[in-house]
Amino acid sequence: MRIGIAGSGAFGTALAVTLAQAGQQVTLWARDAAAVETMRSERRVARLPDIDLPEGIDPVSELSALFACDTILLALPAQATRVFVTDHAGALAGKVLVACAKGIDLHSLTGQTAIIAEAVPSATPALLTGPSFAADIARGLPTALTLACTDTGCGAALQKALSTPTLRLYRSADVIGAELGGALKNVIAIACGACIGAGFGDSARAALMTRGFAEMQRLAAALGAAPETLMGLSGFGDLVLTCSSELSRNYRYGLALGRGEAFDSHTTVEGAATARAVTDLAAARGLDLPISAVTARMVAGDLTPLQALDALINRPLKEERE
Ligand SMILES: NC(=O)c1ccc[n+]([C@@H]2O[C@H](COP(=O)([O-])OP(=O)(O)OC[C@H]3O[C@@H](n4cnc5c(N)ncnc54)[C@H](O)[C@@H]3O)[C@@H](O)[C@H]2O)c1
Ligand SMILES: O=P(O)(O)OC[C@H](O)CO
Repeated sequence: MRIGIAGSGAFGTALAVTLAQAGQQVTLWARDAAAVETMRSERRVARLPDIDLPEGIDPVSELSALFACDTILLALPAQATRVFVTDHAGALAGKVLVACAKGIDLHSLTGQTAIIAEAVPSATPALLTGPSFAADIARGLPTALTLACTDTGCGAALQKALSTPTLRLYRSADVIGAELGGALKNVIAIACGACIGAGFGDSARAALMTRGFAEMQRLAAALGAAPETLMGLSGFGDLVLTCSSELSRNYRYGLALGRGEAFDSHTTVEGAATARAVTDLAAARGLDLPISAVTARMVAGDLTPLQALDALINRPLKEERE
């Protein structure tokens, strides 16, 4: 298996580091030729400034070098994946394409593997997702993720090839469930950040995580996910991590919303676009997802955190299981 990674941001680089440390040769592609020159000369990347790039990583800006690989990990922001795979559909034909982004595409309202399947029908789509901060993976801290693929033979081969002494992969055939867990938890993490930033407290955050998880399960079931997948690393596991750590960009963005502070617009915050996508998906299916809905409105600037709290807490009383 010849492994290439598209995107030398925090996550793509972290995966390249752990794979190279485990003895794999990895082609790490970035679109910015000047940044690649720096990576080659200094063996560092901007997004993980404290990490040395092992020799096994070959940073490239030529797409031909990336497309020489048979297995390509797509570590671009979720909203960039569709254009990338569509623009390069010919070169990607027949390859194993592992989506690493956590988000629902706003254009198609589908997950990352459906985008790949539509743009490159001859490719084998797979997904790598679950609770992990790039810096933890790159530093060699123990991490467990989900590798999802409907082609079970390919899933098993990927699980073996992409596991390292510090990165343990669990296999799943439920790609839809795994990708929805990773995408939807980002929306709830923004809500939790806003809750803490606005000073509503840890009890309110626990309520948001729990009721937010119920929303994730409701939407995932409506879209064909297996319920148990949401209980695993890609759902519950990633929800816990992202809603409780200031290392999460989604959570920090929520904190800024809650405090009424500005947030760096160049930071990747996947939950912002996915909150809009969730609102559209829920409306089309008649689903009630109140936390996701108020989060989308906070992100759009239509609600303050106090107004969002008011809208949630004054809803008609109901049974917990509903
Ligand atoms: N950082 C983490 O801890 C982490 C962990 C797990 C999953 N992820 C997921 O990985 C995905 C990428 O996140 P990240 O942390 O690497 O983000 P990042 O912002 O650090 O890096 C994104 C990279 O993609 C490049 N890029 C953006 N648009 C592009 C385009 N149109 N074409 C080519 N390159 C483009 C950027 O230049 C940047 O190098 C996200 O969906 C995120 O949820 C991140
Ligand atoms: O920094 P975030 O919020 O994108 O979270 C990173 C990972 O998704 C956590 O698993």
